[in-house]
Amino acid sequence: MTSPRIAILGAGSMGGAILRGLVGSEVAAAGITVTNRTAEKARDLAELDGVTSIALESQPTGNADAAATADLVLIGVKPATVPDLLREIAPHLKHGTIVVSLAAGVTVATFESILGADVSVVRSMPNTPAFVGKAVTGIAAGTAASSEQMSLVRALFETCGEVLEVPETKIDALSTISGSGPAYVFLLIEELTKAAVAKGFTIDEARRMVEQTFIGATALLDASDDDPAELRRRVTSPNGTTERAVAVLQDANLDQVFARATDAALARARELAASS
Ligand SMILES: NC(=O)C1=CN([C@@H]2O[C@H](COP(=O)(O)OP(=O)(O)OC[C@H]3O[C@@H](n4cnc5c(N)ncnc54)[C@H](OP(=O)(O)O)[C@@H]3O)[C@@H](O)[C@H]2O)C=CC1
Ligand SMILES: O=C(O)[C@@H]1CCC=N1
Repeated sequence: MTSPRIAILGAGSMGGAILRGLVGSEVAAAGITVTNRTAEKARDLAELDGVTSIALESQPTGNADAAATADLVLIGVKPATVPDLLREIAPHLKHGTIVVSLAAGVTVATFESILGADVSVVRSMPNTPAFVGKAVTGIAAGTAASSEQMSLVRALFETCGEVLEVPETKIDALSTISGSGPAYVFLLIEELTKAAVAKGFTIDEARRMVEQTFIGATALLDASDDDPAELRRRVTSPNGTTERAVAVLQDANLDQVFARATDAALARARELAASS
């Protein structure tokens, strides 16, 4: 199957970002139906090419309607509401439809216990740079997902960036790195911007300096064969100014801070799993 009919049930920050990658791609040539609760959100997505956008407030059966005709259904609602949505669509799924989770924490076992073990389930963990085709997405096969179905799911997420296939046991850990990772980067940008403002720059100047530095540094990394440590070394003149700043950052035990932060995210994923 090269062009499945795709449904994204819950196309908010994450589902909407994936939608932007999918629009116009070969994988989505048979069309995409998206659902959201509000008409306001549905209206914006309706303008995208090849997209049928349903607002549940005006079409309450929208999830079941979209699921009934889809070959591939992405579940893009918040983790706590995933079980209810699965119960809503389960009676309507066609034989052979693939159900792909975007949800943090919710396990394949939860999906299969509601949908039935014969339904092909794939757990994924994308990130919001999908919006600009620069995501990295982890995918993990459920019990019934065939290698052909995994190839299709891989092709779908490759419209949004890179894909890593991992066992389900690693998806929560992957989520703490790349799923949440864009938030860590934006936090660093926010904090460096505050430091620039404190040094007397206007907010506009500070934002230009900091944002272009992150964009430039990551573009350099992208274009380079060298690793980040080597690229850092080229900025850090021996006995120069950067060396002093980096020493302060390293004194803050960033390695431990990141270990603690990602451990906290992992613990939350386990809480979400236990409550779904
Ligand atoms: N944001 C991220 O960076 C990432 C998120 N995820 C996962 O993606 C999922 C969605 O998160 P996120 O996109 O951030 O959340 P959002 O709140 O931005 O998106 C959820 C969307 O679901 C819609 N919705 C709510 N209830 C229903 C329903 N019953 N049927 C159909 N649509 C519904 C909402 O519509 P409306 O606004 O109109 O109510 C909203 O647009 C979560 O499970 C999260 O774990 C995974 C990786 C990264
Ligand atoms: O914060 C969350 O729960 C989701 C999963 C990874 C990124 N956002």
